[in-house]
Amino acid sequence: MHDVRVAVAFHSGYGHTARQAEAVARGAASTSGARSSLHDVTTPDGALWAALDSADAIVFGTPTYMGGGSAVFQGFAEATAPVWQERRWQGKLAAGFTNSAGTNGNKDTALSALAVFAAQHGMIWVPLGLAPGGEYSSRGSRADLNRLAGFTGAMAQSPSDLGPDQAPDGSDLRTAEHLGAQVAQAAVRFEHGRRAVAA
Ligand SMILES: Cc1cc2nc3c(=O)[nH]c(=O)nc-3n(C[C@H](O)[C@H](O)[C@H](O)COP(=O)(O)O)c2cc1C
Repeated sequence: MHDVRVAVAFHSGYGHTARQAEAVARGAASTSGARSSLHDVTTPDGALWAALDSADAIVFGTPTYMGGGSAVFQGFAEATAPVWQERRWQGKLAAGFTNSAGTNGNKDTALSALAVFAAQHGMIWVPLGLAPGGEYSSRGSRADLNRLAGFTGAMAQSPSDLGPDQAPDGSDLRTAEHLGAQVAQAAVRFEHGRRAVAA
């Protein structure tokens, strides 16, 4: 069986969400039978569409700006209208991640928009799949996986005065790696199932 392909399609205005995207790609590539690729969606071109069309799973990522996805990511989303029309991503797996300055910052709204975007394309959404960490329990810590207690996708927080060399922090990047691995494992299982059904 060929390696499944997990494409990470993201925008990052100042580099923080790009670090989260790299962590997602790392997590996907660490999965046996999977490889990953990173795609900045700022300027959609033929190479981007070819890469996303050939992927088994696409993980979408955007910073949270003004309580939603960034305008650049939304521009990319709108540029997928021909893909939507032709149902080219129908049945692929999808997942999402976002990063913002606030601990909450309305990240959930951005993640929900990514899930709706994937649903419009007929994609199958893979959630983060981690129990909540951090302050969810009095014994939790900042270093926990999923310290921001998201379920729809991976969340990260970058203090507004720290550069991308310092934020997001290690636990959020490990959470992003987990999302990449979770999607890659699901894609491997899907590919095995597809082959079994076709045989
Ligand atoms: C235009 C704009 C809007 C923002 N809106 C929010 C917001 O709604 N919630 C929040 O917590 N942070 C917000 N931020 C902070 C960013 O989410 C944060 O700086 C993030 O790390 C930027 O990621 P990036 O470096 O990948 O662009 C905003 C920043 C900008 C530039």
